[in-house]
Amino acid sequence: MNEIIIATKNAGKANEFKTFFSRYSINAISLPELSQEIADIEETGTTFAENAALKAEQIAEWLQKPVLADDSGLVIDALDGRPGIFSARYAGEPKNDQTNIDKVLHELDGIDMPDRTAHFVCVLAVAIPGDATIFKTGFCEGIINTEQAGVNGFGYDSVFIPDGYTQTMAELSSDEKNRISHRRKAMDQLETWVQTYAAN
Ligand SMILES: O=c1[nH]c(=O)c2ncn([C@@H]3O[C@H](COP(=O)(O)OP(=O)(O)OP(=O)(O)O)[C@@H](O)[C@H]3O)c2[nH]1
Ligand SMILES: [Mg+2]
Repeated sequence: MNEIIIATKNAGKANEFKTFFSRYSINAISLPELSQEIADIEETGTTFAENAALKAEQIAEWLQKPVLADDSGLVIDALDGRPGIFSARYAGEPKNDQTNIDKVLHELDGIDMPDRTAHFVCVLAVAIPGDATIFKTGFCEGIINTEQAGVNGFGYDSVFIPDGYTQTMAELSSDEKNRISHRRKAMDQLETWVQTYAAN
């Protein structure tokens, strides 16, 4: 079976990529599954694209193989776009989904539902040794609930209600999330490249 390395240590992301790539019969392998230890890449960029490129290009260079990286996050309008590129570590180190959610809910305290609009962003970078890096972007629009609900997914899923739904992302099945998510939208943009990769 064809393989692709996913430059992530986030198990939630890795599981979603495994599902996406399985329909092309490609085995998506995340960093903790590799036999060699891969050091953390410092995400020093100022945009999702810069951080995705840092992760993909550094690891493609080390492994001399095509590598896909995902840099993603939650952009909340009432918070001037925060947590944005700092979503994973919004409440500080070590990164923790629950303390991040607590901080966001606290900052949105007193803000009514119509003004709690937000979107997830996913930028994918595919780095191929010797080639130009490819970038694809996906979005998922929604609103930040006043309380947590649901146990599926990861990150901020338990407070994010996608447009057109009454439940949070964490109350949806993984199949449903994978139909509408920012990550899915970015993967759709990558379809032509993935088909070519799968055929080789
Ligand atoms: O509720 C969510 N549903 C999602 O679908 C989602 N996608 C991203 N996020 C948030 O954004 C951070 C990414 O930061 P990030 O791209 O640096 O990834 P990360 O540090 O978790 O792992 P890595 O891929 O860098 O190893 C994550 O930790 C989450 O807080 C999500 N939250
Ligand atoms: Mg990260």
